[in-house]
Amino acid sequence: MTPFVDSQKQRVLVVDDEPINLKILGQALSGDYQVLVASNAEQAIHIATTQQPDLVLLDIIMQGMDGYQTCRALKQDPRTVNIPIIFSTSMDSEEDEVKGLEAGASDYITKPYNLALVKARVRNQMQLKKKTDLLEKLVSLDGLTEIPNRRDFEQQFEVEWRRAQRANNYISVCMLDIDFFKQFNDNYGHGAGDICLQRVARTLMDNAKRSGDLVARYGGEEFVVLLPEIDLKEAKLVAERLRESVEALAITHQFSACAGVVTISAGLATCRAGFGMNKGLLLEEADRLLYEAKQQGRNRVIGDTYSLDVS
Ligand SMILES: Nc1nc2c(ncn2[C@@H]2O[C@H](COP(=O)(O)OP(=O)(O)OP(=O)(O)O)[C@@H](O)[C@H]2O)c(=O)[nH]1
Repeated sequence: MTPFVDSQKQRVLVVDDEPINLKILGQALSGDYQVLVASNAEQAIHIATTQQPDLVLLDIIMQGMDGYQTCRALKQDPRTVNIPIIFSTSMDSEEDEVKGLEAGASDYITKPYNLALVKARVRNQMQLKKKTDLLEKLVSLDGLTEIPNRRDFEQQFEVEWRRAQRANNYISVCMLDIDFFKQFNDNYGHGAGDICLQRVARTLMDNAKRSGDLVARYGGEEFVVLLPEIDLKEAKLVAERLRESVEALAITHQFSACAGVVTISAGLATCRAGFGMNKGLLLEEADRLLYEAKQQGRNRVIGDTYSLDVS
């Protein structure tokens, strides 16, 4: 039988190397939350990274990596930095508490457990997490187009860049810019310009949907698309599909010198995110290639591989 999973329930990861503690906390919390368990630091980090719980209840004294080290590792990884951590420990001196809070924990509970207190502290952190998540979502979206904004792109770029570096994998950045958009605004009005931006944003989102792909409004009439795990050849196919999809919207633009409809130009830079590569330079390269696409007549994609000059 498939176990019933309430997707609305927030998730707490309980980390302890004593099975009895996992059992006590699991039983106390499973009525209100989905409970995940880990019996060592490595397991905890893996689950936190891949399953993104809303809270971690972390034991301090464990075999191998202890709770302080685990806490620091979670706080250093952009994928887990925003997950609150409550330390659970029998160490109850004030210095221990300070050390825990300094390592990045949000709160502290002591053993033996007072379960009413544990539940109350967990509830507080969960309520805060809900609010933080909502705010995070709001500040990550562009107000006009309702797609991710530049801030969100920068955060995701960091995450995907690190992932690509670990796997020595390809990653591509595509900068896109609407052609002759000033003329569009000047002739059809700013309101029509806004609607045009919304429609372009929507079609870009619809055409870059693989997991890990990210379309964001970079600013003004400029968009950026992040394409992890594919080489230049595949990335060019995606970029070309994006360009065609905008042209296919057939938004009349009589004042464009390159087509009778709204079009975009794109600069696509791809690299293997290995040793010595730099994500800022990859972005600059995409921007340079976008400039080249504009120079060469617009409504086109120019792509290249960014590599280290080792000569
Ligand atoms: N309607 C609307 N226009 C915007 C927005 N943000 C930027 N723009 C306009 O986008 C236009 C960008 O113009 P330019 O940078 O000169 O570029 P362009 O006319 O597209 O020319 P090329 O990029 O060289 O093809 C300006 O007129 C801005 O006012 C927005 O949120 N809404």
